[in-house]
Amino acid sequence: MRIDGKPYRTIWLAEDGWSVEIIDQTRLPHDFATTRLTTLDEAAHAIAAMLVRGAPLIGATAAYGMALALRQDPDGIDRAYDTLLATRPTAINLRWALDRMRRRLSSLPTGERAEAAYIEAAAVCDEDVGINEAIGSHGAALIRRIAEAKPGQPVNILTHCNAGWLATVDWGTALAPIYKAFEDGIDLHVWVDETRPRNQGASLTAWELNSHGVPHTIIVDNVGGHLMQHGQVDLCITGTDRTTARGDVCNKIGTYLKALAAFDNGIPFYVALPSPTIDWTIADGVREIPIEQREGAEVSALTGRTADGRIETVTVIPDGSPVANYAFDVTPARLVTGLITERGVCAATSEGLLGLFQEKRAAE
Ligand SMILES: CSC[C@@H](O)[C@@H](O)C(=O)COP(=O)(O)O
Repeated sequence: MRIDGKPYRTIWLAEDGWSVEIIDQTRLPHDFATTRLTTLDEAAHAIAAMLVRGAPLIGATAAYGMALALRQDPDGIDRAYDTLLATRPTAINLRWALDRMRRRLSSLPTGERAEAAYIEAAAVCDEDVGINEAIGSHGAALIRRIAEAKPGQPVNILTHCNAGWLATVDWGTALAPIYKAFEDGIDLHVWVDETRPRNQGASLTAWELNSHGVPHTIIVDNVGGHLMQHGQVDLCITGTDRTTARGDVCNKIGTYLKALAAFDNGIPFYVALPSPTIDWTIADGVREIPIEQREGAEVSALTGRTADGRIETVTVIPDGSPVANYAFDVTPARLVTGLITERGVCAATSEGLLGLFQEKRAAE
């Protein structure tokens, strides 16, 4: 992704060769600011406080967090593993990245661990970029087919939360097909769900699409069904934080309701799925995926920029009203038209996933 003409990933090794730079996503869309991670605790804080977020980027940050930890204490694999794993419960990429790092590092002599950890973390990042670009190509082919069926009119795509460049190391998952199709000259337009309570759609997806020049419109979370009933959505594409072995998909809260509305209106509902986001150990997403509950202040307050440029937070609920803040929900596989993976599009079924990733399942 290019910001002000300069190519950026969302996480990279700093010029000193050991600290790690990230974009502080809590400051977007108002400021594009980077910040430096130098310790395990800083990496854990960046994930928990959502300076970085999105399943693939959480995994990549955890991998670098392990490298930062081992630089300080080469015997600290288990402490780093436990500290990082405790940051967020739902995105399986976190555990996937930590398991991969621990497998690679624990048999090495302590003196070799830190260097090997940096190499492995860089490999996690590079692989993420390749996976997402491939998802982009497979998904763009779907968009192209729809475009051919409605010449002279834009393809209207609805997306939820931010499964874009900012949620990954580069490209995004749900937004990768959109970027690829846009670069191929396909006429398209994106409906961006605002995605309360943290507004990742309004703040992050809209910022990304805007920076890239992709036509889009921000809508509040409950508009999607109405648009679908009136023929204004051709397809939905969302991301996923964990997909079960039978194709149930867990993503940002509200995704399930969009999938239900799409099903009722006969609109294709695709989920962009990098293979590290598959949890082969579980089948029933509703019963088995832990759903993160975050602090009530995310619901009770809104933060924004005032006309004179100050960032302010205001309360929008009555004093004393209790709040519940479920951050994710599960969309059952039967509501998912297809999974767009780095190896192609498959059915959201165990057969579909095994058809593409048999050997990965066997290796888990
Ligand atoms: C490619 S990212 C897929 C998901 O991680 C994304 O859709 C999402 O729900 C992110 O949630 P967040 O709470 O912002 O980390």
